[in-house]
Amino acid sequence: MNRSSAPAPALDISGLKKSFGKAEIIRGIDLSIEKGERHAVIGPNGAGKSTLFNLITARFPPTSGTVSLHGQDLAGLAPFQINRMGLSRSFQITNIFPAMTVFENVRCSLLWSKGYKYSFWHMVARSRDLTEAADAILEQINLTNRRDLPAGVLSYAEQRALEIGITIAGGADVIMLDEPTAGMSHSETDYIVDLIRKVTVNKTLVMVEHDMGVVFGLADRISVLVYGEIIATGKPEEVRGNPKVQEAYLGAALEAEH
Ligand SMILES: Nc1ncnc2c1ncn2[C@@H]1O[C@H](COP(=O)(O)OP(=O)(O)OP(=O)(O)O)[C@@H](O)[C@H]1O
Repeated sequence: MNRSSAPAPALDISGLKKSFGKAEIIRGIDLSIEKGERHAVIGPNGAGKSTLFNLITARFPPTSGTVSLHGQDLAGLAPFQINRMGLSRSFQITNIFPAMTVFENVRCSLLWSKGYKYSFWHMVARSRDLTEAADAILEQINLTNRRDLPAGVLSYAEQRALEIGITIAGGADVIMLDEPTAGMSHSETDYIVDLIRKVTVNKTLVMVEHDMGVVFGLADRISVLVYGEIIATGKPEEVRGNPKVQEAYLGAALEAEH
């Protein structure tokens, strides 16, 4: 296919493989995620979803294959360089500084993502901009009324919202969320789903998620990863109706919801 005239996808993964010792965990993944798409990666435990995230964000080098962000090959780049190219991820485990205030957590992330040096004059000059930007993020994630509390006293769902705020703080246009609703009640999940929808408008979202209600409610397209391979990619209704997916994963996952 001649793709020269088409805009580069937000993420383009080609022939991606990863082995740990003799175990081949990612066994040849090809996946293109368009700009502005909300994409969910689902699959059974141990299928390789976190490993795939770690390969995309360069926490692990691939054994072979390539990952491109907006058409640029990420080979050899460090995670912080990829972050500054516009890709930001959250982790399964909340990654906030509990003793710092909610505001400071966001502000710190802004500082880091912009690559500001801890030079005093630099800081003074940027200070007002940063404060305004951090407050705008707090507004977006509905935590303005928690601004000056230590992050550690927030409820679990609020901490996950803060984590999302930290992830989007640097203005990344590709956001990767690893199980954003794990361990949440139904109402907390609804709250976080609304929030994710809001903060990813006009951005590209790639998420790993086990809650099928969240996946089918949020994703434009879904990829099903089983034993290190994508067995199907498509719109939610296509994936839901795919017999291979039903057999390998979805039947059991949807049953588990009830
Ligand atoms: N650093 C590592 N060294 C060796 N094996 C690893 C490493 N990281 C992951 N694995 C193995 O790779 C496989 C896939 O793990 P991974 O965490 O990517 O799966 P997952 O789909 O994210 O699972 P879950 O849904 O349970 O989070 C597992 O068998 C795991 O033990």
